[in-house]
Amino acid sequence: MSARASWVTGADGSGFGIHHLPYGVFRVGAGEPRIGVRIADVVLDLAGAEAADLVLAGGALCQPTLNTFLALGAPQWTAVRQRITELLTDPAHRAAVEPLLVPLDQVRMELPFEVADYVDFYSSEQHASNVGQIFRPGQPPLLPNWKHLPIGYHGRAGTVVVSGTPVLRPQGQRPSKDGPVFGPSARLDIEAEVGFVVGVPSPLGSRVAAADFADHVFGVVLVNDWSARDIQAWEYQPLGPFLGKSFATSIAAWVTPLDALRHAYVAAPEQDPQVLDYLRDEPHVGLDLRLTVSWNGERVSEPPFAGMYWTPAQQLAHLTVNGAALRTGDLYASGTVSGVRRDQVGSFLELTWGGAEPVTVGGTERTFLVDGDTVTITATAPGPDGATIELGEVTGTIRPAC
Ligand SMILES: O=C(O)/C=C/C(=O)CC(=O)CC(=O)O
Ligand SMILES: [Ca+2]
Ligand SMILES: [Mg+2]
Repeated sequence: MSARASWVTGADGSGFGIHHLPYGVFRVGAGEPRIGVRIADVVLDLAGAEAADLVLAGGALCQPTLNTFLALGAPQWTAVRQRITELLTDPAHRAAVEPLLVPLDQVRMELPFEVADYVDFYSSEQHASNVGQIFRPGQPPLLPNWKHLPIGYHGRAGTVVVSGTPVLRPQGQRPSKDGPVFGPSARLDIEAEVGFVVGVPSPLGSRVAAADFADHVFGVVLVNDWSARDIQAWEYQPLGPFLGKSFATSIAAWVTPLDALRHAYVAAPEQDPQVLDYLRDEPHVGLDLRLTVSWNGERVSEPPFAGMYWTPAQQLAHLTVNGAALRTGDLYASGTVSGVRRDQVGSFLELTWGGAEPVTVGGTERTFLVDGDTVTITATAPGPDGATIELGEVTGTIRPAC
């Protein structure tokens, strides 16, 4: 039995119980954005709680984004979380806290933090091998560098949007047998990923060791790295993804603190060949996050994050090994999460093998996204005492190109 139970109705036994407490930014009506923490189907207004001195964070919770709070660092993140836990478990606080609870159906969620830099990795061996075979048939599925460093590219921070934001079908150049043509992408896809949110910055010219991961990274968000495969396939050589992925990247509205994922750590896959010293992480652990991908409400895949080849700590060490600075609000995504089976892949490129093997969704044969389609990614993680944590979902609906 868990030591603590919440007095909030519906919290115990829900994926958003007392052991989770993810942070987000919400508005009520035309009100200003406010920081809140989710429990069950309500949001605790943390701006209100800090204004009433129920929780102390030096004003960091009275800001329009999480960035000031993210910069405070791990001891403060833990202290605030402990205080919120106290407020939501001790019946003595109920009378003061209850008026600060806002039902979820009365709020509109905003982007939880101002995204500084956005990096996307490529850390699923299965995904990389699948894409290699589809994009580069006849060549080895993995490029020679893949097992020596976490491959990544810099994305476009300004086009990261919160879950629920409509996604406009991008236009661009795509190849045809008569040369490139311009128009709406005909191969619009998803990528189910897990994003890591940096809180504590690092100075230019310094490195962050894998061992210091939890001192810098505050938490995780689900990510959908929308990808226009036709634009991508034409533009990506030799410099990597550009306009095929920069038109929109959706993230969940709720940031799950690493503190809530203590029970989700699992041994990461063994690495062979051995990695260079700066990439060694001890313990070599990943997170047991179980993702689901739903296409118009129909579950089409269940990607397992535990099998990712490169860990988030290794990605962080690699990201800074050249002396690149971290900034508060940096977001780095894992790369598409794919497992070994076809019903575990994190993209429709793989699910339909480049569009050659359609799947049935809603009774019709489908390959890539059509206008009006909605894709929702969810995930669960083990919590304490057999409890399950549900990460905030990331969802988006495709709108026609304009
Ligand atoms: O191998 C390629 O050329 C392209 C790979 C991707 O599109 C994958 C990407 O964005 C990284 C990832 O999400 O794993
Ligand atoms: Ca990606
Ligand atoms: Mg993107």
